[in-house]
Amino acid sequence: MNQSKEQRILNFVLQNAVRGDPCSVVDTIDKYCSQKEWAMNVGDEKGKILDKTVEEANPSVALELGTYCGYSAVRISRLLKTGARLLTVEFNPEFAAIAKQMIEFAGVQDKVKLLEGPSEEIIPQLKKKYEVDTLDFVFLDHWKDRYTPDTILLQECNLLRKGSILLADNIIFPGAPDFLNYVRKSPHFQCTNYPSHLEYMQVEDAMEKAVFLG
Ligand SMILES: CNc1ncnc2c1ncn2[C@@H]1O[C@H](/C=C/CNC(=O)c2cc(-c3ccc(F)cc3)cc(O)c2O)[C@H](F)[C@H]1O
Ligand SMILES: [Mg+2]
Repeated sequence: MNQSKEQRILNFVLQNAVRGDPCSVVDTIDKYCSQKEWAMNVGDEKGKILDKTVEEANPSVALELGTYCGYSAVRISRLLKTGARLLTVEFNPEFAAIAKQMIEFAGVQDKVKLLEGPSEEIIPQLKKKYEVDTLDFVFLDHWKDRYTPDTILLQECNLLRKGSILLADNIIFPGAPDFLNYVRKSPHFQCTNYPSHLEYMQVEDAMEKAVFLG
């Protein structure tokens, strides 16, 4: 049975990156996906915006929606302070299996908890089952039409506090127009747009930061 693209990305990392070195894992994925096969990792240009936003948030508890191969889970967790943790949600079992191996190879497994299942089911479980009080940082990179319902769900579940930082990928391409509308019109969010480019391409894209005002 021939391999999936995601399996080929993982194999390239296992053979070419430095075990226990998250930066080398991130760089190796970027090398593969820019030179051999495109894949929907946030990439290095938008990754730098992600880095800055994570550093600004300095989160104790961070959430990622849409793990995929684990590129941004490794990228985020490499910046977390001692004792801080990232919960990352992925409902595709093949992708979750790849991401798990990616996270372990990078040596960040003690900081990252991969939750396998749909975000709409996992978000309501975060407080009781995963002992979350509130989220300091949320990275949205899953199906684009789910950004808004999940942002509303996070509020309904009292998972956001004054100053919680949301960062959303793909505001322009593929686009998340209803999310942009929702957070920019809402009195509960202070929004900032970060123009950038689609990963590994010269196509316009952007990220949107939305700070919860309580
Ligand atoms: C809905 N609830 C979910 N719960 C758990 N895991 C989920 C859920 N929904 C999806 N997943 C999981 O999250 C991932 C989904 C990522 C989606 N990302 C994109 O589509 C996406 C697309 C492009 C793109 C750009 C140009 C082009 F020509 C073609 C594509 C670029 C990007 O940066 C993207 O992020 C994963 F696949 C899915 O199982
Ligand atoms: Mg994306």
